[in-house]
Amino acid sequence: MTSTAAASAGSASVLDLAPVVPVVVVEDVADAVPLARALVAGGLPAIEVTLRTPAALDAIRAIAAEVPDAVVGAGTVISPANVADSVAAGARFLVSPGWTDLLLDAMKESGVPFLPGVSTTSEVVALLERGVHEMKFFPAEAAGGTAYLKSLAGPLPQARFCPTGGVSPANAPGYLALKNVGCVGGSWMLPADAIAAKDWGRVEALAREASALR
Ligand SMILES: O=C(O)C(=O)C[C@H](O)[C@H](O)COP(=O)(O)O
Repeated sequence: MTSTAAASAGSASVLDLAPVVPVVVVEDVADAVPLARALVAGGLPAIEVTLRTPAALDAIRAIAAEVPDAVVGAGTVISPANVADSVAAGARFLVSPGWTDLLLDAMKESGVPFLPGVSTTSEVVALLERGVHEMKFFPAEAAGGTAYLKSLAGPLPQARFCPTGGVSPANAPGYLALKNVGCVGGSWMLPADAIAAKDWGRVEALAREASALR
């Protein structure tokens, strides 16, 4: 792992782990370790494994055990049970597409850094009210993109974001240039055909390009 990512993994900030956080959907647990190694080799050590597939928790467990240079987290965390399962599997951060009081309480109690998802101003204000200043902006492009986040920076400068959803190599630099953006999330470095072909060299090359975006 880069020593920066290793050092920050225990801190309260997910946004400062890496400029780009790959969002991974693992269908076959056998892909988890080679995929994570390719991302780390390409310079993307913070990896969000979404809880969208039955293989997800085993994938988190395998990456946590076998890829020490990765900082593996769980995505699509939408319930207290998801929080507990993710932390038990070794997730070092948690990301949700949206949040409720129940989910936020569980995330706060988990002991690991977390990013609750928001897409409206009121959700941002509600999180600030709960003492949470770092959040995922989802679905970033559909919810207003860079123009929306720029507009929030005036009235709500205390909020910092990880925009995710429709982020690409073309629009990522625009997000990363905003003062209220710490990192971006995205799946573009993990094309479905590359994963199906187990083409880890291609994943590594795409990760390397992504890690150079900032
Ligand atoms: O699964 C979740 O918890 C999500 O919130 C969705 C993901 O963050 C996006 O699906 C990634 O978006 P793309 O980069 O456009 O593929």
